[in-house]
Amino acid sequence: MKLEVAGLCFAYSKSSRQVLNDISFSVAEGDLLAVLGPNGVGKSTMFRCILGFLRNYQGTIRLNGVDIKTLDHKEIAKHIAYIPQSTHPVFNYTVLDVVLMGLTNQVNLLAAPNQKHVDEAYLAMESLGIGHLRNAGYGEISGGERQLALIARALVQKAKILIMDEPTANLDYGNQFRVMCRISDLAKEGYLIILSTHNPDHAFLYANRTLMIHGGRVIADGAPEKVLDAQLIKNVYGVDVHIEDYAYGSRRHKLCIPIDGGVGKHD
Ligand SMILES: Nc1ncnc2c1ncn2[C@@H]1O[C@H](COP(=O)(O)OP(=O)(O)OP(=O)(O)O)[C@@H](O)[C@H]1O
Repeated sequence: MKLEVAGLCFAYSKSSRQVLNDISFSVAEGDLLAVLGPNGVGKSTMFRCILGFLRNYQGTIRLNGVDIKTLDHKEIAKHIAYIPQSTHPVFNYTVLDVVLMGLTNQVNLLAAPNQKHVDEAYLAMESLGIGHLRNAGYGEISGGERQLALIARALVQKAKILIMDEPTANLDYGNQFRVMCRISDLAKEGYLIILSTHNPDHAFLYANRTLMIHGGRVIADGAPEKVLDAQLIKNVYGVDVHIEDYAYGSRRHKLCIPIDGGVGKHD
């Protein structure tokens, strides 16, 4: 499984500014790519291009060597699943109902799902530790549990590329940790994961690749510990940080610590 983005440029209209400006990167099976960049730099826009929602871009996006523009939405959905930010639902479906919606590109859900489908959905929920919530109302579970339900929905879709828009947005500290650990496990199982986050530590702790987008361009691409440094964080976010080496047992990684509150002193 390989996804290659080359020279991607996009503007929402002819008269509006170029949101994406020559974005190039490629990722493969087992990669967990953390896409960083300030609000409004175009992370979600880039995801919409990759997912085939936006097609009037320049450049190419190749899925296993095939230009994604030649694939219809159903074909893309066989390979790529999108996990949006979890929002509070309007209708109170059960968690199982929501997870079963991931099957829409494989079966006609206007017919009742059969036992095989229900078992598949249940297995996906179990693998994410939310099997016990199958009959709970989707509107009555926590934000972290809802995010895991959306990931379970993507797993039953059987796509091997998972694109996640800020999977930890609005989650408390514990749920951020639980959700990111599950995502990291999925990458170890061979899924190709691309997620956006506003926290550089998510890149340090869980990702093997990071992409920093700023001004519509990729300004850093590589292993987080190699490409994310204090000067880059300062340039992009205007925050003074110290990048600390951290060791706990056999674990070694870096962490981003704001200096003196991080802002104000040097601006
Ligand atoms: N449907 C749209 N029509 C016109 N402009 C849009 C549309 N969606 C997004 N934009 C603009 O495109 C730019 C990039 O937005 P996008 O949502 O991709 O950024 P982002 O990096 O995901 O931001 P955030 O981190 O805040 O979620 C912004 O200036 C935004 O206002």
